Amino acid sequence: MAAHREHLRQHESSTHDGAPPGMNRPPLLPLAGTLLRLSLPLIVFAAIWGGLGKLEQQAREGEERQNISVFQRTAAQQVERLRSELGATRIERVADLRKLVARVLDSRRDARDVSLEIIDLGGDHPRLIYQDPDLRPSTMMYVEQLVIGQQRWLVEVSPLPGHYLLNPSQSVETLRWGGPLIGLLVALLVALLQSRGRSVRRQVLRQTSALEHMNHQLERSNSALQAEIARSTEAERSLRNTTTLQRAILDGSEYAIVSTDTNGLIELFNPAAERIFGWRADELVGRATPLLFCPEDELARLESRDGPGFFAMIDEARAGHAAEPREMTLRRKDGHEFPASLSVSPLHGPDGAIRGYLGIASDIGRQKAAESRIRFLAHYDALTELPNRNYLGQRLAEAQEQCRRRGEPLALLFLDLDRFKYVNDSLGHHAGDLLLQAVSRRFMTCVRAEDTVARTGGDEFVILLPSLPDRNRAIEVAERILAALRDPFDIRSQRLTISPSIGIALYPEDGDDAETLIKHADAAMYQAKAAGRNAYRFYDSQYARELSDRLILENELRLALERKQFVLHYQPQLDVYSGEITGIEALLRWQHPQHGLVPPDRFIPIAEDSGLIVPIGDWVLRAACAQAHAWRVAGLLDAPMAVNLSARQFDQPDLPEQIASVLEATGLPATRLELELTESLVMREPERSSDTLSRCKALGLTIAIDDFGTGYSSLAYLRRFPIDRLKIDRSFIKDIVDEPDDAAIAQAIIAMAHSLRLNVVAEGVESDAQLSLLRQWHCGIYQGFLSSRPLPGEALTALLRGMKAAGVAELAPPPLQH
Ligand SMILES: Nc1nc2c(ncn2[C@@H]2O[C@@H]3COP(=O)(O)O[C@H]4[C@@H](O)[C@H](n5cnc6c(=O)[nH]c(N)nc65)O[C@@H]4COP(=O)(O)O[C@H]3[C@H]2O)c(=O)[nH]1
Repeated sequence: MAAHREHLRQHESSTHDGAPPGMNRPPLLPLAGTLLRLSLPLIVFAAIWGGLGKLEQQAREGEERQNISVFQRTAAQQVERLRSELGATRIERVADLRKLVARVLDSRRDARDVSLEIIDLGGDHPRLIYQDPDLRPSTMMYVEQLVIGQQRWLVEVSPLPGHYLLNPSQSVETLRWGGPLIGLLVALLVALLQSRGRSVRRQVLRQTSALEHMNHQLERSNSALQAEIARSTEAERSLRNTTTLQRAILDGSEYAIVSTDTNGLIELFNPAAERIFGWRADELVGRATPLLFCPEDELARLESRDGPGFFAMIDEARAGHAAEPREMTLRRKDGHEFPASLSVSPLHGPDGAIRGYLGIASDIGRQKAAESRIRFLAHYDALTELPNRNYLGQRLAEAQEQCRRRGEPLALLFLDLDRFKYVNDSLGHHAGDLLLQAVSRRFMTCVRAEDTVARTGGDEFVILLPSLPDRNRAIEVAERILAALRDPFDIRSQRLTISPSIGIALYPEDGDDAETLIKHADAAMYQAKAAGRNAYRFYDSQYARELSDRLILENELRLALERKQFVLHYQPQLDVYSGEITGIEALLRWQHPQHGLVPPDRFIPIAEDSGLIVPIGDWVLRAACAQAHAWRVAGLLDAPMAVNLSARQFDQPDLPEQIASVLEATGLPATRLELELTESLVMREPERSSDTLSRCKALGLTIAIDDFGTGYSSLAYLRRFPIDRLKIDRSFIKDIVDEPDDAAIAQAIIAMAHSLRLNVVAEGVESDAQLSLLRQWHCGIYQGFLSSRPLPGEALTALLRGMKAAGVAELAPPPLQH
């Protein structure tokens, strides 16, 4: 309000003197303002005064003119009377004349209001004949010439004093005084009106400003009102939403939600509660909890377990606190009891007082089952339900402790099912699983109650035999297990036979901690496998060391390829007669940083077992083809390059495509590549081998059967494969000179090969005598230390260059004479 008054004051002051509020007014401005305000009344005053003055003037002049005219008429009448009375008179003497005139004039003197003067103009000098004593000079004068008795008189008539005076009439007087008066009055009126106008304007301004202010306030309260309306609409909407949400939560909740009044009488029972407890809401509303849902003995149990227990939770809720959910047994309508999680919290009314309780319950039967399953799985294998590696560890630790105390040994049997992978691969994992379950059951029949059979991996089992009287007991169990698996299993209407390899480690002699014992039993198991499977072996530290060396080698082998530690050596194959090089065999070497050049026999079996042979073999193929191509391009040698293939390589379905891409990449023609495959390799799966070999042949490759003779396969049978040559294993060649049997075999092989139109290569020829025999038997090609050891690429390149330079085609020794 004060602000409004200030605003008004400023507004008024700015309206009065034109100066904006807050500015200092110059000192002349109030004066100018006053003058400005007075100017209109002054102008009005002056205008009225001036107007009425003019009117008065005109009236005065009118009256004057009227007086003059009356005076002149009166003067003319006097002159006329003189003329009429004296006109005919002859006057001789001036004195007489004066008398006459005096008589005429004096006789009516009282009746006249003018005075006369008569001047005789007849003489040389004008002569005053007559003059009224009360003649007074006046501005009003009537003069006429009068001829009397032939004398020319000038009659001058003047008004008598007090007559024809210019006294304004009453109305003129009124005008004279009325002008300023009226002007003043009107000016006052104007000033009054002005002041009134100003006051009205001020009033209007004040009212306008007040109205504006009110308007402003109205607007403000209007927008506040709008906001309030919006807020309340929003609140209403949100309330609606909340209500809908609450309804949706209640209806959609998977938890049973039950609300009661303070006496425990049910007010709300949601659909999940109906589902969980089997009651309908309309059956329960108004009935009392908790005995409806909670068996009495359960309440008693909770009481005894938790002290005030369940009721403590209710008490907590009563005290206004939401209680932690508790696990308890609840009862359905049909009497069935189930584990549940229940929480009770207070419901507060608008005044903050507790108006009831809210119970939220869920059936945790599944959760409990899952928990116990998890607990089970933490210790047991899901498939066989045997203890798992974890639990075995615990049992082993306990057993060790017990044995230590009693001074008894214990045995740990590590079992692996031989070729279990084939069952999985050929019959599928489900069959594999069924077999594992069946095997587990049979294992269980072989042990005592205090023994533990655990499954520690895919087809790996560990049997713990605590408190052994002696190691014979371990042997007994191992043999029992071997015997138990001897009978076939019926799995999905298939008869399957499976055998175990068993490694045995004894405590304390083979290790006094669980890890070592398991490791040594595992090593012994490998020994059993190496001994032909379906066997048991006790831990042998010597063997284990070798095994460990092998494992180390395998690990190093994994890195050898990327560390570029492989090299190829090349051994020429020669024509037995001419000594010319007819082919080259690429032989792999491992340039080991510590062990030096490692021969393939030491690492290729490991590479094959671990699958590393596939990338290694690919490298060999590329390197050999590239070398052969380089010799061809250099004009040093144009003979086929023979490369050994292992079973894993040969089993790759896209082997022909891989070879084709290597040939394309290196530029070597297919006719200059020979694949060497062992007899046993192609005989594993004859059909598949035949197919793969045909596809390789189709590329233009040469196929050789390596180590022929070691696999005892029929040559006639072998001929069904698309092969080009046979390589007689060096073990047959070795003694052909001294052993007639070996010689006979070698000779027979060569003869048969010839009959089947196959080339024959004799391997491992070390002496001239051997070569001589081979020539006799018409074996076309030989390979061996006699002509050359396998040489590094650079060495053979140098050799070939030397031969080329010397112009010789044959490699030593010089051809023998027949
Ligand atoms: N005592 C004696 N030995 C001779 C004589 N001439 C050659 N040898 C040896 O006989 C083996 C011939 O190779 P293999 O039968 O294919 O037998 C090869 C082959 O089966 C395998 N191998 C070599 N390189 C590779 C390869 O790159 N891949 C695959 N998968 N296996 C390979 O390793 C085996 C052994 O190869 P190496 O140790 O190089 O042994 C070579 C060679 O050095 C001789 O006059 N006397």
